[in-house]
Amino acid sequence: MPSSPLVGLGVVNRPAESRRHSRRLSFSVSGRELAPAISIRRTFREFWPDTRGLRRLFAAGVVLAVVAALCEVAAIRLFGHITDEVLTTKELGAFWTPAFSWLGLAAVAGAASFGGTYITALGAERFLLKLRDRIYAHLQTLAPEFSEKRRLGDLMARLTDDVEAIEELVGSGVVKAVTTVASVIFFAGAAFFIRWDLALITMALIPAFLVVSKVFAGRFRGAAARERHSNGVMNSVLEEGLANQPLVQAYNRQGDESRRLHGEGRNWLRANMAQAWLSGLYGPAVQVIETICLIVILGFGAWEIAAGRLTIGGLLAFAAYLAMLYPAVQSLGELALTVSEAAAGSDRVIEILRTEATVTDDPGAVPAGRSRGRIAFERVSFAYPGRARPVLRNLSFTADPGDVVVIAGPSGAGKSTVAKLLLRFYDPDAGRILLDGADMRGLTRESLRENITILHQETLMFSGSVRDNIAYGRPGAPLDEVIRAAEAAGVHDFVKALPQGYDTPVGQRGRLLSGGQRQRIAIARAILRDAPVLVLDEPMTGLDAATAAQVMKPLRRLMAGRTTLMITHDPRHVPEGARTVELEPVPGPERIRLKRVGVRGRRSPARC
Ligand SMILES: Nc1ncnc2c1ncn2[C@@H]1O[C@H](COP(=O)(O)OP(=O)(O)OP(=O)(O)O)[C@@H](O)[C@H]1O
Repeated sequence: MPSSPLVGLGVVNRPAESRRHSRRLSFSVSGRELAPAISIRRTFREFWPDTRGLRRLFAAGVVLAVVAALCEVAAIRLFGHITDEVLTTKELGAFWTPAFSWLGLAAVAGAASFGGTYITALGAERFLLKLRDRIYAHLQTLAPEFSEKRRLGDLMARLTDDVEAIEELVGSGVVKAVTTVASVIFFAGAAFFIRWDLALITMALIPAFLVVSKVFAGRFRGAAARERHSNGVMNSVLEEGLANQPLVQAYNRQGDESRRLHGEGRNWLRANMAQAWLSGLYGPAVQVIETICLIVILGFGAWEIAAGRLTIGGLLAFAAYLAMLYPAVQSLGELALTVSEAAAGSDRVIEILRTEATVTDDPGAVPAGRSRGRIAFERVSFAYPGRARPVLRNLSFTADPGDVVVIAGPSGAGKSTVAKLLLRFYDPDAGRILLDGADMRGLTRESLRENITILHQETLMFSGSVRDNIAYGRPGAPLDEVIRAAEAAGVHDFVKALPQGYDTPVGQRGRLLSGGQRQRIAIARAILRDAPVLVLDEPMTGLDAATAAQVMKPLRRLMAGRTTLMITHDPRHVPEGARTVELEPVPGPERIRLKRVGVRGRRSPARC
């Protein structure tokens, strides 16, 4: 409350403002992607239940902010009293009681302000934690394709920026709205109490504040959307440039990338300057109106004082109440911006929450327990949701423990789709998939996946240590078991030689390791997991012949005694004695078919 002659309390304003500021600087979504505003009611209906358990904190925040505002009202009254009873009369003896009372009020207001800020922030942060957890947990129930089809930055913005925008409406936003309305009532009431007629005149200027707020809010929203868009683009350029650094340097495109970043940086600068221009203009515009108000009050007040109908203290207190009232009215105007941001954010978050998992556990689903690992596909047909053309039609084969079944075929034939069906990211449209003779649809997905280990084409790693990445196969596994798995995967000697051994960080997505090392760590992870069914989705992709041979050795150890489905179109990696199911896509709708269904004995043309 900058123009107040006293210190404004603004209990709940500061944390929300600082968070909004930091959000502006964070990885954000483009303005073009902002969803159309939805009703506040829908936002509250969806997210108000998440405030359960936190409402007491928010209520305490409101009470403390109201106490602080009341103290301020009383302090201004004392200020007027001191002016009239001490300064005007020069009666110094009358100074001490109101002075100490003022000090007491300041202490109570300070404590209430601190408590209110802290408690509201606590409620707000817990709400954020809870909501983010809920959305993330829901995301984890969706098939990986949901995330893969979207821009990572966009999903991250939903989990961070949009969740914060929702909190600023449903959590601390409610506290702010209630306390701002209470402040308006208190300060306006106190002004009316001193001189209702003078108050009525100055209240007539309140619409001017609202008009200015509205005019600026519209422009500010446009500038903020441009800034968010620009920020998103700049972050994408940075992300791409850094992720593709080897390509950039190898092709000598550093200068181009720097220029691209500079160009986007300039756009961001312009968008920020537009915001700064508006913010800079808004303050003086409001100040002009405030000054007009004060001059009107002072002029009218001087006249009233001269006529003996108002004291100097009364006039100053009146002016101080108005100086507190106008910013509170402005805050009410700003709430409209919070609401529209939250509505857009909530629309984007609700879109995630409304997306249903393609596969869920049946009510009667039972745990699979540890299976032997016998897999059977029985006349399985499948088309991806929304696609007319089936990827698989009438696919049948069986695989027993110790078998290696190669799923072969050209690119796009549906090899990886077989693995996705096995892990139940999708269910077949027709036919059944059996695990030890039990239809997988009757098993819980968690227990089913416990029985299957998949090694992906691209080795997926987290940015922790080597040990963390191996133990991901069985959380909590002791170090000696991790080491045994690493030995079996042929990676122990290499890990031992690393600067921090098993505690050596592997870098972002394991980038500090070679492809072969990453793949062998993934094999160690699979060994530790010890699941009876193994799916190898082209695990040799990108490895040269020598490295592939190195990886193949531990892989064979891993395959021993397990049911292995090996997805590959490279015959060199097919082990001897493997059976092959060959898939072949036939272009055109509904015309895909299986060229050879079933199994056939074959010898690998190359030794692996
Ligand atoms: N999530 C999806 N939604 C829609 N169609 C998909 C999806 N995933 C894959 N497809 C399509 O299904 C077909 C089979 O894809 P799949 O990945 O199973 O082939 P693949 O044989 O493993 O290919 P590659 O050898 O190139 O990895 C392809 O035409 C592909 O475009």
